[in-house]
Amino acid sequence: MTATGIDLQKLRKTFTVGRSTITALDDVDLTVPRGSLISLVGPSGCGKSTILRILGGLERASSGVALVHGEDPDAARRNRHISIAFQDPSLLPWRSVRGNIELALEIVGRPIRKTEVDDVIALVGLTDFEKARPAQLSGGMKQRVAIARSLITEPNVLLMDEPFGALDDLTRRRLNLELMRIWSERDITTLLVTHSIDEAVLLSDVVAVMTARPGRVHSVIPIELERPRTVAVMRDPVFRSYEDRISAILFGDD
Ligand SMILES: Nc1ncnc2c1ncn2[C@@H]1O[C@H](COP(=O)(O)OP(=O)(O)OP(=O)(O)O)[C@@H](O)[C@H]1O
Repeated sequence: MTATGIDLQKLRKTFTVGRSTITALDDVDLTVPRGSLISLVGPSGCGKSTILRILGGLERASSGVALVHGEDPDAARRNRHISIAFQDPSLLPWRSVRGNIELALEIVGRPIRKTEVDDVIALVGLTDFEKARPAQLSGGMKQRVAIARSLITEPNVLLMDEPFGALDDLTRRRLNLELMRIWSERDITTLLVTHSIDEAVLLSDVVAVMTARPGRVHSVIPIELERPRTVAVMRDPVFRSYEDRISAILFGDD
């Protein structure tokens, strides 16, 4: 049996705002094997980021179980087994590409091994820019630095919240392909929150489609398209049928 990468059982999360209680997640079950790439799609406010934040140890579930590689998210965060990348790459402007990546090691007090940093810089395709400052980089390059910074600590699990949301379509698609290559080389369990149905289908082993009020997983759809995938797969009728199926759930024709 394949070991579990992400495991959510009867997950519930409520927030109290003034006198009212918001049920952000109710009865969420989701299990994916280690090394999978899973995307969460769903309408705004359905609880995608809340799931990511619970898995990242940034928020606690009100009840239920959340495990990453069999570990409680709090412990996984303390043990640096999780990395999180957000839409805003949040780079330090006065540090170089290399300096920003090394920061992740400095924060956790790990020794900086030059070859490991070199490897991760090469992995994200920034070898010629390692001395550049963030102001000298494009949006896509900044996001590559953020991904490299997430990978340098060698996490088991990478959590990404709309990492390409602020990029133009072409750059986004390029980084989609890059992410698939990086993911296949590093074999990290990856959870991606995205608003883009085609991005989810292109990248994922599994797409979890959520619905709102309260946030629930409506369907878990395995994407059985061969890997490695290129943008050409997006013209495949099977690809289109996955998109149609997900749209039908999200737009209520299902
Ligand atoms: N800290 C908080 N305090 C109160 N309510 C919150 C908090 N965080 C999230 N919520 C509520 O929980 C629900 C789910 O929010 P969440 O950000 O997880 O949704 P989402 O699916 O990621 O949305 P989007 O796609 O717009 O980013 C929303 O109703 C939101 O208002």
